[in-house]
Amino acid sequence: MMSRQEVGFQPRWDKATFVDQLMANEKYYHIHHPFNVRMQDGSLTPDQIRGWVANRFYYQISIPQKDAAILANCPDRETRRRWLLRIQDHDGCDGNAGGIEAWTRLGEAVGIPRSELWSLKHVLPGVRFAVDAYVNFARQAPWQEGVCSSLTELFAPKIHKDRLASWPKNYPWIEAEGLHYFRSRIPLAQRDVEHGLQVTLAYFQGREQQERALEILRFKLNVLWSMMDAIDLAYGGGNE
Ligand SMILES: O=C(O)c1cc(C(=O)O)c2c(n1)C(=O)C(=O)c1cc(C(=O)O)[nH]c1-2
Repeated sequence: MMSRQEVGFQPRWDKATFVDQLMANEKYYHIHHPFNVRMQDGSLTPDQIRGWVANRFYYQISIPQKDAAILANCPDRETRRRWLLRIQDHDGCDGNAGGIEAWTRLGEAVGIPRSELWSLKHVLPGVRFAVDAYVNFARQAPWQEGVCSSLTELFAPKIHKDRLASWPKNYPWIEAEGLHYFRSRIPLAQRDVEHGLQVTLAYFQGREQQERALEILRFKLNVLWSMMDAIDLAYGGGNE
């Protein structure tokens, strides 16, 4: 008789190992993309920064639609209550102008007028494809897989902190007030991943399922990486 090993049986990871496996994907995060590395070390020109801000805006305005798709697929009231906060974080609600507005201020701080940013005229085809793939994934996948795909936020606080630490000295021409978006996201990303991990650990139980979660995370990492590739190609960050 064949042993379990020979038929490909793999034992499920315990929670700590599963989380370690998710965290190990940090090496694919767009923080390591050459364009981001140059943004961080201060070598981008104002036009290159503007190109990134104008294109990332498409991600910002799509996130609430992505979150609404997850909400629409989720039959659990308790989860919906918590998930709704994500939409409000970005769209705003009473007393909170929201993340999309904060990104608009960032746009103004780098020299992109509001109407130009909102026209989406600078959004590149590759960025559109990547972001739309993320929204479509959330529409079509089981809601728990949609939740899992948001787990790139595990790695986001560091990228926001890096920008807050380096932009004022590297890009003094950007008004400091424009960096508010990055500051605002640090506690929100931490809250989001706590919930995202809770759902992921509860849903992806067997080893095959756990491996599926890693695949979903990789898909999302690739969305972010592809956005950077498209931006890098168009704005020439790598060609100097
Ligand atoms: O600036 C970044 O590099 C970055 C990355 C990510 C991410 O890792 O998906 C998000 C954000 N920012 C962000 O600001 C944000 O609100 C956000 C929501 C989500 C998500 O998947 O639901 N990711 C991210």
